[in-house]
Amino acid sequence: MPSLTETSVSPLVTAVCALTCVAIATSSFKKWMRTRKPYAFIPGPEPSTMAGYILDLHSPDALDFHLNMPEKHGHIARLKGGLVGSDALYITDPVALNSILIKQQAWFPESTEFAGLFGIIHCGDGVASVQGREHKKQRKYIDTLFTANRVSKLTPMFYKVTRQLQAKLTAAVSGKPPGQVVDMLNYLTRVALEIIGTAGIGHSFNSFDDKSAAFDEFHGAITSVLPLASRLFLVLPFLQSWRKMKPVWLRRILASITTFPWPAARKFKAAVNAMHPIYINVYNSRLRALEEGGSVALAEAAAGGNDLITSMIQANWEADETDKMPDDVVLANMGSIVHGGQETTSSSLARFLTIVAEDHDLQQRLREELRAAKALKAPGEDLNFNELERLPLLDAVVREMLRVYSPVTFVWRQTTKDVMVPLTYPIRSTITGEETTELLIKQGTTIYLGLSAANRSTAIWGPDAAEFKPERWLKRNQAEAKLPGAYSGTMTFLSGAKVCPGKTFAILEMKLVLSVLLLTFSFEPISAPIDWKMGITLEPRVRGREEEGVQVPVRLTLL
Ligand code: HEM
Repeated sequence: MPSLTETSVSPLVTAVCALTCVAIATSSFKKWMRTRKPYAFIPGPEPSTMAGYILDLHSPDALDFHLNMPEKHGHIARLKGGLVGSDALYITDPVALNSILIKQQAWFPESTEFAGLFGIIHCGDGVASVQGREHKKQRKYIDTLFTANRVSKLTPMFYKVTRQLQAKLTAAVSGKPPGQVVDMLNYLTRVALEIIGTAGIGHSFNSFDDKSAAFDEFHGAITSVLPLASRLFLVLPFLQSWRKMKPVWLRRILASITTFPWPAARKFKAAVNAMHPIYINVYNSRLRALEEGGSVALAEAAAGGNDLITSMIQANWEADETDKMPDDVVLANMGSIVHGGQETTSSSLARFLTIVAEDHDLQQRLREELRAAKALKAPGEDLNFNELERLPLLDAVVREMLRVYSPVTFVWRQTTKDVMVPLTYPIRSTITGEETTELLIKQGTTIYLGLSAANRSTAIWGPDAAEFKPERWLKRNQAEAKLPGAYSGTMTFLSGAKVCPGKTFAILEMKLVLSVLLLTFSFEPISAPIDWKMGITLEPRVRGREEEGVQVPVRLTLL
């Protein structure tokens, strides 16, 4: 009897079967590639490793990669996912941004892991970690805190803190030769935390006391928590899903098991634990005041009742049961506000000083504008909110600085269904050469919205887009917004439902601090350049002295 192997298949049948299998496999692979790579026709950068775009996008040296994206690859660029990852999109197209952030924003939420991270950091779901209806409900409270009228009432508090900065810097340079080198980032970090502390949540960190443990601990925690989280991306989805697990003792055990062997996780947990008790103490003290003495006692409890959170607690206390935010949500929103108002503002202020230090003429013109405005006031009287708002050159410089040097480089979103998005700039297919003026963004696609890159696109802003030219704002008609951003048609503060609520607060803070500093000191640059590297916000380091860490040294002379 012939053996089974000898009789089962002839060589011809084997070959046909093999060819059929190859054809099926190729077709399935192509189909898989098509669904995994639906954007193969869109131009985009070649990834530098087989891991795809991730490293190119997030490396400390990635700033040029972002800024050059529209110039090199167009306003919609394909980010290749590499061997195993899926493709993503990098978007700077004005009409597409408008669609994603405003018109069709319901289908473009933040990824649950990213939004959930803020829930973990703030020990509850505040505005930064919720979407849709819940987000809208919370933003109603938050937005009323940040109206121009409300923020203008914080001006005296801002001045009080800024005077402390002025005194501290004066003491640091007086009696010494002109041009003392001072790390301005250190001082501006203190001013930003103290302003958001006192005006935001009615709490002082004693930020100008060199020995303030409260400042060191809180500042260390708030600046390290996001960089630490970026090293935990593997466990974040688990942390997110355990966050609301009951019973609480089981959740605690799981958290301890996960964090114990991992230093970054332990430090992350310690940072969260350093911040949260501050919010709880402030919150409880305001609630006690309300319970014991109503609004009058509350107003006396913190900074004359003017700080933002005290107002939010009062509004929440008075709200209908159905509208009330639970305690953990109020606490998480305290965290969101303090977090949002910290590094973005201090790094912008530091950047501003490097610009005026390099440009003596601009520095002098700004000083003259401020002196002229002060000359109209009674001696010793400060410029108020509206007066600071109306200084044309200061306003133009702040706008241009926030356009060219947006502290937030990009934000990312994920589509929850297939969405057709219209475009300003057509995409030319790399396969057929045909142009398309709309794009189907498939469900589950990760999209990066390039805020800094859109702010510097030459197609949008003209050939001098990358140059710092405040005059463009002096000539410009405010009505001709170039991008759908909430701040003079720039993307710096985003737009739509997730637009930065602290915009007016941040701009007042910047103008006010700069006005006091410019009237007290003159600024000159140090000889070495300062490089701003990608981090959670941008991180400045002196070239050749990178190991000294983030700093912005500037030469100061008392006027
Ligand atoms: C130059 C200063 C600032 C810049 C450039 C800036 C920029 C931004 C951007 C781009 C977002 C959107 C983030 C996203 O959706 O992923 C945002 C959100 C936010 N910002 Fe700001 N911000 C600044 C200052 C402030 C200040 C001073 C505060 C508070 C006093 C603040 C509070 C917030 C909050 C609470 C959110 C979350 C809003 C939400 O999710 O609904 N920001 N900011």
